[in-house]
Amino acid sequence: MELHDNLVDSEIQDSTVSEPYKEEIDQASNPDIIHKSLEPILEVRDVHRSFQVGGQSLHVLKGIHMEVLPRQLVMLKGRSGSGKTTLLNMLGGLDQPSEGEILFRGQMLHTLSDKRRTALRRDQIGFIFQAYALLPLLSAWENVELSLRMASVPPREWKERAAHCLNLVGLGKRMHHRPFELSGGEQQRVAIAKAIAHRPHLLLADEPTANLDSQMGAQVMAVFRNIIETENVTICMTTHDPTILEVADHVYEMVDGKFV
Ligand SMILES: Nc1ncnc2c1ncn2[C@@H]1O[C@H](COP(=O)(O)OP(=O)(O)OP(=O)(O)O)[C@@H](O)[C@H]1O
Repeated sequence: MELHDNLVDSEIQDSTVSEPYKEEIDQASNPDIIHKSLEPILEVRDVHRSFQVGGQSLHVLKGIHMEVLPRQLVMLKGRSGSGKTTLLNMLGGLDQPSEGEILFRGQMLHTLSDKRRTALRRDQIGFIFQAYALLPLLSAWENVELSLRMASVPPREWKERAAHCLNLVGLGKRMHHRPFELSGGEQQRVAIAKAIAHRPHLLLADEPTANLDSQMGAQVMAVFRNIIETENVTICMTTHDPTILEVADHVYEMVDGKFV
């Protein structure tokens, strides 16, 4: 039995597939569309990244190749300083390679204007960080609703979608709690609800379990598995934690800016 089968928190409820994805999933029975859906969501081709530090060039990424397929959970593992966050930032269009190219859903990120890259990031990608990045004076529900307001989501959907996402991460009964009234694991689950609320294709998570004990970390991984199924999302995350690697579809190990 895979680890994630053991991890499901009783609070994490099954959820029906949200309306906009029903059509995509129905279409998936068509063989032509199955073929299409297996095209990578991310392709990384010979990516290098150097930084200028104190007049010297620091070569951090040294020829990265990777491919992420739709609905995969991919992990980047490696020691501190090996370059995981640098790569994750580039996958989300937050930074640009010094050499090489990154394609997101077939589109070369570095050829987009800043404005289009920002719009793509806002509409199609969700981010989760080690520190949960929640607004302390807002309830869980208000935090999620705020992210819907900031994305291009019609106002009539905000209320229901925020509640749906919080149910999905097992916080249906804690929607009106503020962050300080929630445990670290619960706050991270609010951050997940917030990151998926606008229905991104790709979720990028930088050490999402780093501040959590092993049980809470396992709950977060169970939530990730659940949202891949129900929300049709693809997840790429960094980790130091060897106990969660089993949950991944693919693990890339990074040593000194290269995969081994
Ligand atoms: N903007 C920058 N300017 C200069 N150096 C940078 C910059 N960003 C990252 N680095 C350097 O690149 C290297 C890799 O950093 P990165 O944060 O990608 O590592 P990491 O594997 O994510 O580490 P950790 O697990 O500790 O988060 C480090 O030596 C870091 O100091």
